[in-house]
Amino acid sequence: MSSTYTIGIDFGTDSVRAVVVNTANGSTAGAAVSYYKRWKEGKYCDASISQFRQHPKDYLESLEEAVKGALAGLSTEERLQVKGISIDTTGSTVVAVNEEGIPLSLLPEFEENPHAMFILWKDHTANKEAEEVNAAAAKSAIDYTKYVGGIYSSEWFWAKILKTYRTDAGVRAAAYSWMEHCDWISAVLTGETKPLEIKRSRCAAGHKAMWNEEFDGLPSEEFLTSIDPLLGGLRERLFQDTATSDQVMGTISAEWAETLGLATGVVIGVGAFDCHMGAVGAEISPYAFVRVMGTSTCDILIAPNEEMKDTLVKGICGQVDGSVVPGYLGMEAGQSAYGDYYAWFQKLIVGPVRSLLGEEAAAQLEDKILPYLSEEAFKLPVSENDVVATDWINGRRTPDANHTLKAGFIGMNLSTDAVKMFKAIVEATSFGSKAIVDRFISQGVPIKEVIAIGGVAKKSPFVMQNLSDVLNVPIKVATSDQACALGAAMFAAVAAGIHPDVKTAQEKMGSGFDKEYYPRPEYVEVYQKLYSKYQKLGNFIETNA
Ligand SMILES: Nc1ncnc2c1ncn2[C@@H]1O[C@H](COP(=O)(O)OP(=O)(O)O)[C@@H](O)[C@H]1O
Ligand SMILES: O=C(CO)[C@H](O)[C@H](O)COP(=O)(O)O
Repeated sequence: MSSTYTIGIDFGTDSVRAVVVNTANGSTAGAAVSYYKRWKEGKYCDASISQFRQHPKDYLESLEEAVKGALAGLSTEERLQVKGISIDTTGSTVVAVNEEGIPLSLLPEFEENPHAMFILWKDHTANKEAEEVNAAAAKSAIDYTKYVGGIYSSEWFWAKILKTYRTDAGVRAAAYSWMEHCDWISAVLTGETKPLEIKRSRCAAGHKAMWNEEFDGLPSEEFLTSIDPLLGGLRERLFQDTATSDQVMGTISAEWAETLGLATGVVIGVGAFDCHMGAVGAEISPYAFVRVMGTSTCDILIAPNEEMKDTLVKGICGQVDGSVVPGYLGMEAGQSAYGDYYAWFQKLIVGPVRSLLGEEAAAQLEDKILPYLSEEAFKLPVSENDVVATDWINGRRTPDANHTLKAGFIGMNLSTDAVKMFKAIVEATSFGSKAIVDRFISQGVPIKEVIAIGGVAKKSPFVMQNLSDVLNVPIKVATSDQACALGAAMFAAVAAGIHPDVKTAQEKMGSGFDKEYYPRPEYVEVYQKLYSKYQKLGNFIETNA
């Protein structure tokens, strides 16, 4: 019998990655990456006001390029054995669409309007609106925030919609509905994008839009208009039900089948967020804590629903039945900047070089600077008098979302150089991780093991060793370089009926673990002291800055 394949597609912050996976044994038949062109040029973004927008054309062009690249090495016969495609994306990354489900920025009149584009997860322009959602929730008879950690975030659905409605009357008038990236791009491949026709991701709706069966779906019209009457009428143009990612969104449209060189009849699965599919790719099991360590971190944990019945974990990004693995409660937490904090420091150093010495010198430095800083910082001794920083360079996602918080450093003197600063930045990201782990444990959710995936987990032994020292637990790193895309391929195999459930797909297609970091006992005590300084600095910033 010939092999069958599925394609997993992972839309990250900067690029999309596609992998073609053999469904019998998980081996990779092809893989490719495509970087978003307009995003790379810095278009439609303004970091000074935390505005980060992505054009749907970037997604469409990169989708085609990455999938074609991943399929390039397959024969015609092998291509015809591709049976399913599933997609994960970042989120909450939302866009205003017309009645046909076309993002407004794909229409000529809104083509260059950032408010008509996808509002990326890390866009924090809606801080005020998030506060208003929280204020309305505090007054409401039903606490709609109870399954999203008790605090609504500016990274999420309703806050972003309200901010857009207040900012741009033209977009408001033309917006029939709104979609998450993972719903829209999966729908695009089926050729049916009408907002009221498509299936919506349980993962996206539950973690970001306060959808829950207990509320009969989305928050009530009364609640939404209590935040602002501008939200009136939108609820009925969104969705009532949601679907888990083992379900089928549709089959590939004839047009996309031809473009990609695939057979008609390829099943398109229901989409989800990157970290949720990534956790499946990393072979998550109950109470394993999977950290997706890239631009940001997303931490995912699943538990049997019946064991978590009365537990509400405060200050995380939600707990949703079936958001990761159908039949289990999926919990999410994370840090808004992880690798992005390192990238910020890289830019700080490379920026003047670019201005003074030109692009070539800057590009050389850019390639070398993070490995150099990591190598040198690894050699430094650790003392309780070292520089301490917070990890809130893009606000705090968890525990207890607050995107108005900033990063801060203490303990510098004239001997503080770039390497020492970098060490403090890496330690800050580890301390932020510890705060999350401690929160889960203190709220009654045990953690049986820690698994890491993502660019940082694969590229930086320094960061990973530091995290293990600070958390004082071993950390396993998954073998796959593309665990999120692999997880998506596993979901595609379930949606296409090749494997009966997620667990079987994990057993057949999982790639295992290739590295484990162990805490070094000699660092545990000093990191406890430094962590306590981190907490004091954090309290100071939170109450004074
Ligand atoms: N050598 C390195 N050490 C630490 N971080 C790194 C290194 N190289 C790249 N990174 C970080 O990895 C992040 C990208 O992670 P990746 O998982 O590839 O992408 P995404 O978050 O878009 O899915 C960037 O923020 C970058 O700063
Ligand atoms: O918050 C998210 C999911 O809930 C984002 O998708 C995520 O943080 C962005 O992922 P990455 O850092 O891998 O680009």
